[in-house]
Amino acid sequence: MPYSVAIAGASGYAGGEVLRLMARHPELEVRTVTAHSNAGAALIDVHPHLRSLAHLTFVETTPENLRGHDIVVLALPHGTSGAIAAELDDDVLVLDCGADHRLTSEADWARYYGGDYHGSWSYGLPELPHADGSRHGDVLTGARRVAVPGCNVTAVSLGLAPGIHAGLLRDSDLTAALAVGPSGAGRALKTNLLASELLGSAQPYAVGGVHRHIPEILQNLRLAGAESPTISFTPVLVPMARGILATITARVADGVTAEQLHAEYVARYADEAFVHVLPAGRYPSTAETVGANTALIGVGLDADAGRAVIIVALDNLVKGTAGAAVQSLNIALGLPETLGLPIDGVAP
Ligand SMILES: NC(=O)C1=CN([C@@H]2O[C@H](COP(=O)(O)OP(=O)(O)OC[C@H]3O[C@@H](n4cnc5c(N)ncnc54)[C@H](OP(=O)(O)O)[C@@H]3O)[C@@H](O)[C@H]2O)C=CC1
Ligand SMILES: CC(=O)N[C@@H](CCC(=O)OP(=O)(O)O)C(=O)O
Repeated sequence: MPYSVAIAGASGYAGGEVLRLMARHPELEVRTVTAHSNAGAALIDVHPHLRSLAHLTFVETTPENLRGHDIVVLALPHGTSGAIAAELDDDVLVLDCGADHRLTSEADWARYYGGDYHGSWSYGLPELPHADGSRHGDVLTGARRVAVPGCNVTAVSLGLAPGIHAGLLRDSDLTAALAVGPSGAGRALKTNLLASELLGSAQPYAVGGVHRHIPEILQNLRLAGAESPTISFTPVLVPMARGILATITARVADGVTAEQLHAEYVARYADEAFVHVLPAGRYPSTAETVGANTALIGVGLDADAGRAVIIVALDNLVKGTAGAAVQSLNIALGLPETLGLPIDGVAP
């Protein structure tokens, strides 16, 4: 018997991608999809690319509609999942793609989000190294509440954590500049971001240390062993439907060589199915990750500047959200971690 699944916010981009992955997952059966303005619509009218799920219709997002399933995925706007999650039974596996349960600090929540704080859940970034050498995925085994990371956070955390963990990178004075596709902002963005404004332009946003992913990145880097990390984080919206290309720099510790740095990243992720370090001198592009649950990492050293340059590419809707949710639920349920998850992307 497959596990039964309900997805809240299934009419959105994140929910739609969870649906796409789950449609091919051998142990899962999506029984209920909920929406807000799209409640009552046929799934196929909202997600015409999901032909195998054409039998489903969106219902209202209520605790009653979500109850009675083994797994509930919440893909709702920030601030709306906390109250709904509190209505679900403790033995149901609940995964929140939004931010409501990511931050362990209530002060950070108040500063960057505001509104009611609902506490933190097990965090869904399995490949993150912990300071004690363990793999973060261990905390997900048997979990019944999982907070799926922010997509930008996943890119930056995977790019910095190994070097910081190994003591090769200084943890202050970090920088991350990200080229990001507009699907990261959800479907709602289209009403105020017309193609005429997006195409042919690159637009910075949340400039000056105000992006809400900053505390989440720092939280992850502390788990990896950073003592007092600081990061300058700047996202730039670019005209590509999906994808994140994070260009990260960090001061290297005295005497660290390019070979040593690269070898550390290769060793750290050698056993990971979804995080791949490219050969020395090679750097990824977003197109190599579209549709796949992979993060690709290029590691280099700018010797004159004394800084590591680490470039991470991933698909914000797969490894950045839906893939991370499925990977985490596989671990939580004791299934093979890679089950139902694509490693290959689509091209061109
Ligand atoms: N897009 C991405 O790359 C990523 C998204 N996430 C997170 O996933 C969550 C969903 O994002 P995304 O799919 O992009 O957003 P979308 O705007 O595409 O989808 C939002 C979903 O929530 C529903 N919804 C809207 N308002 C309400 C409300 N007031 N109450 C209940 N449901 C509502 C919408 O229903 P309807 O369409 O019927 O109005 C829709 O199903 C967010 O928390 C987001 O931050 C996380 C990582 C990456
Ligand atoms: C283009 C764009 O706006 N991208 C979003 C990414 C959102 C994301 O990663 O998810 P959460 O909002 O759940 O954290 C942003 O930078 O805020």
